[in-house]
Amino acid sequence: MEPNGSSPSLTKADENGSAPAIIEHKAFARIGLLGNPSDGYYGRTISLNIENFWASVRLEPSSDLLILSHPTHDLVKSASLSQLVNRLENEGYYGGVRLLLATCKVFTNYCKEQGIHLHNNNFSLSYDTNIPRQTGLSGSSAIVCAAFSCLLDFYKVRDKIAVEIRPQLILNAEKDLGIVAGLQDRVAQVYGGLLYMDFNKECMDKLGHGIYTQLDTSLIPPLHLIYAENPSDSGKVHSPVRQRWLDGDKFIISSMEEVANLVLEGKTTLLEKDYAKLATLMNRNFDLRRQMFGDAALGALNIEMVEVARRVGAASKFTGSGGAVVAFCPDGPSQVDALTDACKKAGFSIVPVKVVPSLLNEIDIRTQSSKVA
Ligand SMILES: Nc1ncnc2c1ncn2[C@@H]1O[C@H](COP(=O)(O)OP(=O)(O)O)[C@@H](O)[C@H]1O
Ligand SMILES: O=C(O)[C@H]1O[C@H](OP(=O)(O)O)[C@H](O)[C@@H](O)[C@@H]1O
Ligand SMILES: [Mg+2]
Repeated sequence: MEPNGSSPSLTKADENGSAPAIIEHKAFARIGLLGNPSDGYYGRTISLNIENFWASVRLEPSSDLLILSHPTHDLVKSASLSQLVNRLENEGYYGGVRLLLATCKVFTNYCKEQGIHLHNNNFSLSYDTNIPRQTGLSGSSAIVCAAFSCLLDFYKVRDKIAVEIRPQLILNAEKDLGIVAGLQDRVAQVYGGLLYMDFNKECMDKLGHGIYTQLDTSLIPPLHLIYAENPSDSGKVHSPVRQRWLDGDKFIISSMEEVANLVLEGKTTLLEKDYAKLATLMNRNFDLRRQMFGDAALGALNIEMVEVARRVGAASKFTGSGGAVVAFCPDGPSQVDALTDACKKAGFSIVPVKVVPSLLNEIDIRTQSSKVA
């Protein structure tokens, strides 16, 4: 798969050139630059979508309704029994099929509730992805988001489901599977670009969504993504902290608030291009996560990725729940070289971050209840 610039969709006409026959959508990996994981706790984040990795979903009209498994990501095909067991031990039992199933369910039920008519034609749905699996780059929601977009176009209802509602529906698909997560991934993947997100309780309760503001992507300094093949289930990492928060644990509640407050400062910092301050905020963000989740839950290898960057003076934090790290080198190119060397020695992959521009098309923009959102 090759990225097709800012447009994540590819719609092929049928033989007589009329109705679209095949619909394909991409959704890109996301980096939580500041504030995550407070998105799941009425907090705030600044997040971006990156071109480096993406998932794609393909919808083809078909007489039966088919949800197709992926030959490698769904573990239906392995080189040997020992390879199968090894992958089950590292990645768990599940692949993307359950995400496609849940997307169909949530989409259909929402349309029913809202009185949105869906025609009776069938389709087959298949997916592919190059997002490093379960590494906190939103690989799961990328599959859901791309599938959701295919359904919007197949049923021609893109104009009927507001952009700001879509991230919650995409999250509901994962919630239906028991995956504990917040909204930031889905917001970034629906909107594209660089986003400031405010999930304050009042707004969430009243509107059912947060306030999402697209920021100029040129405000982002050069960033690097560090990752390793070390899959972990984000839902499992999140569950104990979520439970403590629900139980009223004062430390978790105040730390989550502090993480969310970093974003207020972070927004000003970005707008003023005060990148030295940005570095401090990124580091503080990870330190707070470490205190809340504990080293055992975060994993030694994931912590080492953060430490490798810090040893050369770079700022670093998790992009998501663990497995990948976003690093910023305030001292410029020589520090980037030192970081690249250090990552190579430690066996970690490192790539410069390429930001995806806004993904909203004309129809999407018209669905927004407020142009500011
Ligand atoms: N690359 C992938 N291919 C297939 N399914 C995936 C992939 N990544 C995630 N999933 C599915 O999503 C679930 C949740 O994954 P998660 O830990 O949230 O990954 P990520 O950090 O990439 O979002 C997994 O248990 C699996 O069912
Ligand atoms: O912990 C985080 O920062 C994020 O974890 C999940 O993302 P993932 O890419 O699956 O690790 C979760 O979905 C996000 O809402 C959290 O902010
Ligand atoms: Mg996920």
